[in-house]
Amino acid sequence: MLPNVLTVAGSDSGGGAGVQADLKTMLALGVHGMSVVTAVTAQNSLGVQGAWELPAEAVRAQYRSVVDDIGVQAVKTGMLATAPLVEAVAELLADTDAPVVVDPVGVSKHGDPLLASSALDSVRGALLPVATVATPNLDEVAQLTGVRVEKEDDLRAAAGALLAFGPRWALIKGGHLAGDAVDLLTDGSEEHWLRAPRHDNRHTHGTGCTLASAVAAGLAKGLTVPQAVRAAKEYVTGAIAAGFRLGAGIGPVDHGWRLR
Ligand SMILES: Nc1ncnc2c1ncn2[C@@H]1O[C@H](COP(=O)(O)OP(=O)(O)O)[C@@H](O)[C@H]1O
Ligand SMILES: Cc1ncc(COP(=O)(O)OP(=O)(O)O)c(N)n1
Repeated sequence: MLPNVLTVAGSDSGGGAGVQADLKTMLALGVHGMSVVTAVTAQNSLGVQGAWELPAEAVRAQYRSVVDDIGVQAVKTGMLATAPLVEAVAELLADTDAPVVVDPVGVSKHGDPLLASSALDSVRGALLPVATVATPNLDEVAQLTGVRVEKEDDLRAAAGALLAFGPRWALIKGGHLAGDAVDLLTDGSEEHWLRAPRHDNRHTHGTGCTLASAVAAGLAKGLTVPQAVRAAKEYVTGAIAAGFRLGAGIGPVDHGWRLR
């Protein structure tokens, strides 16, 4: 039987990030993908033109439908939009035995807000404590911890500050630094540095969602956190290399690159 992986995230109408990216990643990595939609965005290669969150009741109902009947081997969270949704999702996840990958999505690549600033305290106090792995980019970790990363070495301090909020592992994505694409995975005792050549490709929409879903897929298949993160890094690096033009702006990574 295929492992079941659940994404709790927002919809990207352009298909490059959010729930759509998560489900494509899960298909590509051989797990059964399922979704709890938290918000709907009108989004394309030029940015986010509109966003509407769902009521917490609708998020809870979707989650219960999936978990009570089908069951999950791993969960990934993405855009949660507001404090009430962050609180509702954290409360649901506090009861699961499945590993939880939290991508604390804050702002899109175009600078559009995907999380209210009033929700940051709920992310710190309720969501991060239930995370097996938290995967912020540099802007997100700065918002959550106040630690600004300007060079590779600073990733260690950012990870330490994030771990203080309770996730078991921190994966700090250094994708926005210059030079190689270097990420740091640590649980406070082990350190795993993940380095890949930077692909000079502007079509990188959805990198963070893709990486986090790939980690969840690996965990659902029984990999350890370091093994799942290494496999996910390899997958997202290939997807970025194959990212393609779509619309007039930033195109998506290619989730199906291994099939071509
Ligand atoms: N141009 C690039 N070439 C290779 N890897 C990249 C590139 N940009 C980002 N990455 C990698 O993609 C993953 C997602 O990182 P990032 O783009 O920083 O996330 P986000 O989408 O949340 O901003 C990380 O592993 C990062 O190192
Ligand atoms: C609905 C939705 N969720 C998340 C994001 C952010 O996705 P990410 O993978 O971080 O990619 P970029 O937006 O940074 O390209 C999103 N845009 N929409």
